[in-house]
Amino acid sequence: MTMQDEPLLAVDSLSVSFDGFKAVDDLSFQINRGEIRVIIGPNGAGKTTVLDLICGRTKATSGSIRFEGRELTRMKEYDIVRAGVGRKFQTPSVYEDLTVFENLEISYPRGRGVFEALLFRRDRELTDCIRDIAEMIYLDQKIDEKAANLSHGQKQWLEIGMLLIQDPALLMLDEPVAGMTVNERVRTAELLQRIIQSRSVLVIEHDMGFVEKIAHQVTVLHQGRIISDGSMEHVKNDPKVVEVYLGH
Ligand SMILES: Nc1ncnc2c1ncn2[C@@H]1O[C@H](COP(=O)(O)OP(=O)(O)OP(=O)(O)O)[C@@H](O)[C@H]1O
Repeated sequence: MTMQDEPLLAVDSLSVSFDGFKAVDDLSFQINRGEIRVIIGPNGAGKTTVLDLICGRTKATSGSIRFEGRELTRMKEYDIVRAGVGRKFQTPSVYEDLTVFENLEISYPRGRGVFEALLFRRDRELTDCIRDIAEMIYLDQKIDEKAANLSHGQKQWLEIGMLLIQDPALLMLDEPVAGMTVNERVRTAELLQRIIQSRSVLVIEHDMGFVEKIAHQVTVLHQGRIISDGSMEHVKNDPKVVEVYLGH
């Protein structure tokens, strides 16, 4: 099996306890290249904790997280970012006083190698890269606008752009369409389709219409455990899922 055939991310028997309380309990799932997996589940199910575990913010009690052949549970948060895992939090954290261009520019990971010496070439490449990303996130017309003047949805897109410029193989997004207009949600779904041409995406989302539109695979969490997993069609019709959501 070549590296390309392996799943990009393989979570295996992952658990974490906080003072004896199992927030995530024996979790296993995989994400393939070019795939969008969505985690859904009621409040307190453990969804955010899963992202915290993958990005190294929270240390697992047991289990493993393999990403491109590396074991993330043993790595520091900063090294996990450098390995190619990008994470966007729920509330946009863009720099309000900087322009769209500047926000993207400061998010570019600066190398320390010999290329630093080739500043001119580097700057041109970087400028081209920033313009491409601005176009991708629908902000090419706003590139010199201060982030403070963007709509909430546009700030969310800018933050996705700030992740893209770091060139992650896996993007993790926590409720990316929360607070967005209907039109912005449609465009975000389109943006994700373009992103997965060369990356994979893990999303936490409550908006079922949006999940239906984007998800290849859906994982349903309840009290830290997976109660259903598969296509949206499959989990939607799973009696266990219906029970949890309707509270019978
Ligand atoms: N660092 C922590 N210390 C103690 N308990 C925690 C910690 N992080 C999360 N928890 C608990 O773990 C459980 C799962 O929380 P988590 O935020 O992952 O749920 P969620 O599914 O993301 O919920 P929501 O949809 O409300 O964001 C909750 O009961 C929460 O209180």
